[in-house]
Amino acid sequence: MSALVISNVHCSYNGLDILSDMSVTLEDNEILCLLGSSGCGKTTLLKAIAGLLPLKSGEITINGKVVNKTGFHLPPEQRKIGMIFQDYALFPHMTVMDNVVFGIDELPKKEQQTRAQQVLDLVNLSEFSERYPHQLSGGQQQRVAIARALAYQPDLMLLDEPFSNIDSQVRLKLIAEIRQILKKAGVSAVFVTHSKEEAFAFADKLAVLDQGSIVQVGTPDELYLRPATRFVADFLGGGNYLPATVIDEHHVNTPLGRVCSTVAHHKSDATSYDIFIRPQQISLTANDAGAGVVSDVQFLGASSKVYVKLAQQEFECQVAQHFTTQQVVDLAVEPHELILFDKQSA
Ligand SMILES: Nc1ncnc2c1ncn2[C@@H]1O[C@H](COP(=O)(O)OP(=O)(O)OP(=O)(O)O)[C@@H](O)[C@H]1O
Repeated sequence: MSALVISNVHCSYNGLDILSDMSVTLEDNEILCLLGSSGCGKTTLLKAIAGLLPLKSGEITINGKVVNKTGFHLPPEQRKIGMIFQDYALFPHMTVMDNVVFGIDELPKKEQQTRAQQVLDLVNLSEFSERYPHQLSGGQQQRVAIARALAYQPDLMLLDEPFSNIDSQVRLKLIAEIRQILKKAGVSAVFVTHSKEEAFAFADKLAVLDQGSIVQVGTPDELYLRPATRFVADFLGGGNYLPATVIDEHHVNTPLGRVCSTVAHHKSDATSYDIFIRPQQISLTANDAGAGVVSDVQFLGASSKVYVKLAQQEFECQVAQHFTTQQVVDLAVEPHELILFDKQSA
């Protein structure tokens, strides 16, 4: 059974349409990330799933149970949803244990304690059960919030920018930890972020949103390797666009020469497209007789961003070797699965 089915959902605020015709399905035990820039409607969709916002039309099903359809709206407290916010939302005057027990206080006392102990073990915080939130780091507080939500045994967990208050040094470690916790607990989750790095690290499935619509849904690598639109390609990494004319199923001609595809691209011969090339797919070789000139270098540690001027265009390249500005270089494109878009109409 699917953990969540969103079908043709429309939402509006004060008569103004915010979400239009959104559809996405989340399987059991899967983590879905809603990814998009500020104001695209991520939080609005999360609120609609939680039941905090009525739908204009469409249907939402959680764990096989319809929670929204025409003329029906199940209240938030009956949806068996756990919510995690970026500010943790812990009660400052309560210990970790009391915070966790808070959501399950209708259970018999003994069961409350057993369940709280289990979830605190799961998030590795048993030894901190008597501490207060201010005596914990941001990452530990977020793990308490996760424990509190899990104690309630939700059918679905919703996480709204859960890592944005966490120091970037420890963020990726916490993301990996929380992903493991959710997987161990067997809980399906939807999480919202505007960061592609967080989305790649946390999600099984990504839905990229733009101006209230879902533009593409798929696994992180599917979307990265095969973006359906320029918007998705740019949002997931950015790169260089250049004209390309198809030679055959595996080759195109570009201003950087012939580029080889590792898989058949199924585009028509002799037709012109725009090829999208990521910075790490271009290799550079120092060559005094080369066609490109390095215009800028950004040192990134393990690699460098190197900007190269060739003809009228500046190319962004990411390479392991060191180059200096004004150096003359040759550019070549490594064989890869090509990304070709129809030419944009002027
Ligand atoms: N209560 C509200 N009343 C009217 N408009 C709203 C309300 N809440 C949000 N909006 C509008 O709805 C749109 C989507 O907002 P939403 O909060 O869903 O975006 P978001 O993708 O989560 O952005 P962010 O990453 O900045 O949190 C925005 O244009 C916003 O201004």
